[in-house]
Amino acid sequence: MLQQIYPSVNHSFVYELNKDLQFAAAHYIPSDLAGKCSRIHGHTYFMNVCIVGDVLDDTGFLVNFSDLKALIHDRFDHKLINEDPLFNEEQGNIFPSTEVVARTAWTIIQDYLDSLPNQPKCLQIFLRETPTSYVIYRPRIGDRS
Ligand SMILES: Nc1nc2c(c(=O)[nH]1)N=C([C@H](O)[C@H](O)COP(=O)(O)OP(=O)(O)OP(=O)(O)O)CN2
Ligand SMILES: [Zn+2]
Repeated sequence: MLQQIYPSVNHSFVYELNKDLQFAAAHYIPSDLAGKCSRIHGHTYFMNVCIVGDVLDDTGFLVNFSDLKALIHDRFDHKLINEDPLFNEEQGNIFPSTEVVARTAWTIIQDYLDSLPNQPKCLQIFLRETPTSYVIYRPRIGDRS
């Protein structure tokens, strides 16, 4: 699944960086409506992070690939995603569905990018949960300036 070509995003930035990540994690959707997914089960998640910008840093990086891996892989690999404080059991909008994990990954990454002087932007998170299921999260223009 790594080295797959992902749906591209139109933009006019000079640089586009893509980082593939994978992590093994367990989750459950705490709702009777989720059927079998309401029980704890595991996936090997595959994620592609798409980042753009016009300015490189002093090392010639838009953002260090290894920093992206640290933000996502180190946080979720071999974890029960539901136990992460960014998710909870009260609101469906923050249950760890593929959609919400993708959106949350975008928030984690964009918060980090906002701290960098060259101000890169994360345009898209592609998150595959199973061989037959994936989600793309693309923030609306203006979600973060
Ligand atoms: N919109 C969503 N639907 C479902 C999600 C989700 O995150 N968003 N999650 C699940 C389950 O957690 C499950 O991990 C994935 O379900 P599914 O794709 O149905 O998995 P299968 O292996 O059974 O799929 P097959 O195509 O039959 O192999 C469910 N729904
Ligand atoms: Zn699942």
